[in-house]
Amino acid sequence: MNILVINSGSSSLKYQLFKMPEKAPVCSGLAERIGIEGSFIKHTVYNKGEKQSIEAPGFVADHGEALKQVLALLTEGDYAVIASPDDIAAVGHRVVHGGEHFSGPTIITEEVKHQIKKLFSLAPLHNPVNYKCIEVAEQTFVNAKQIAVFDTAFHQTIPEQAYRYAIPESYYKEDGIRVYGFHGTSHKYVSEQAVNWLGQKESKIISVHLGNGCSITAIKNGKSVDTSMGFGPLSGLMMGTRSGDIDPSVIFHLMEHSGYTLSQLSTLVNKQSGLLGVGGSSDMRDIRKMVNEGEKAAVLAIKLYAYRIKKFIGAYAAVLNGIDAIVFTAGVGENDSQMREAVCSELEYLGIELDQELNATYKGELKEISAVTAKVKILVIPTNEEYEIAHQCFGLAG
Ligand SMILES: Nc1ncnc2c1ncn2[C@@H]1O[C@H](COP(=O)(O)OP(=O)(O)O)[C@@H](O)[C@H]1O
Ligand SMILES: CC(=O)OP(=O)(O)O
Ligand SMILES: [Mg+2]
Repeated sequence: MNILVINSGSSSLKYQLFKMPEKAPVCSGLAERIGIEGSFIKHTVYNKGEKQSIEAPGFVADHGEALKQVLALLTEGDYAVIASPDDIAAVGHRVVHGGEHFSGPTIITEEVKHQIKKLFSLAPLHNPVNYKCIEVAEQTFVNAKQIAVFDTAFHQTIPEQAYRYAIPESYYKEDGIRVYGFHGTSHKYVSEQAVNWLGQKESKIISVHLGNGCSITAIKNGKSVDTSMGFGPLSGLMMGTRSGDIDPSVIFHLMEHSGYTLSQLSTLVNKQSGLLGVGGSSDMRDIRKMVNEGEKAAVLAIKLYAYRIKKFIGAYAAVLNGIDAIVFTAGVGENDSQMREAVCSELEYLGIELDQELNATYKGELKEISAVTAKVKILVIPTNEEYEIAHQCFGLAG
């Protein structure tokens, strides 16, 4: 049976086709830098242990267009992997916001789509795109089951003291205003690998997901107990275009004194802030180039970004009463050794110490990069949300 997984993030669309139950990848790929200059699609086909890739440059304006191009790559030309759309038994969709409705993989019905739509305003960079991908997949793979796996699901174990905001209870009871948390599929996947790697019965793990969206999660004995994103995927760490934590007084001030509308404010904190707002690009690779060229704004952006992560590590060390392992993952976490170094510097008090050489030369698979003298293991673990989604969908796909 073939399961196609579609993972649309805020700046990218990733996909993988798995042969199940073997969990063998048939092909994978990604469209990156969607909507900004330099976008491209990379498509890789796996054949008996061999990998063949093609890169198709060209402006990819939005996720709908990206998915249409991906579907053409799957079915047409030299790198096609299926003869007909009917060769796909199920399509697993990453859906970012599931609210309180969903705690596991869910067959997509009209009612489920309605719920996803109701959450558009809470995850404006994600749920509309996830919805669009569901519609394109429904039209293309008419006989396949469409299944949603929600970013929020893994965080359903967060205790009340961490998921409630300090506002009157009626806002929670009547309007569902609480912390939901995101990137759950990624935090689950990497923390399970870390638990296996540690090989101990009890574990205290901090998982640091640094992609275009960024979040950090405290995980005790395999369960999420706190996370930096909240009601929507906007709070906590500084991100590609999102501000992360900001005092709500700033919002009131801009409304009252500068006449900002709701939509202008949403655009400001969702699309014009973070690395883009402070440093001039949402993409960490661009920021690194600018730093090398001596651009002060880019240097500041990196400092703010690392500082926030460090603060949360301190907070979660307290929440967990100790740390066995810190895991770095996603685009920046896996690829930017300087960021890992900046985050881990001057944390010896907590037993956090990097091996500079292992950190600088890291590439590829799960690896420990902490110094031999460190109390806390520092791991880099490539996330694989697609694999986790396929695994979760399999039970419903038959
Ligand atoms: N080699 C690299 N060095 C630094 N940053 C990188 C590198 N490769 C990717 N990134 C960064 O990773 C981020 C995208 O991460 P990703 O997990 O793919 O995002 P998302 O899934 O949220 O769209 C971008 O900021 C990109 O610049
Ligand atoms: C929830 C979220 O921010 O996702 P991404 O990092 O893929 O944009
Ligand atoms: Mg992502």
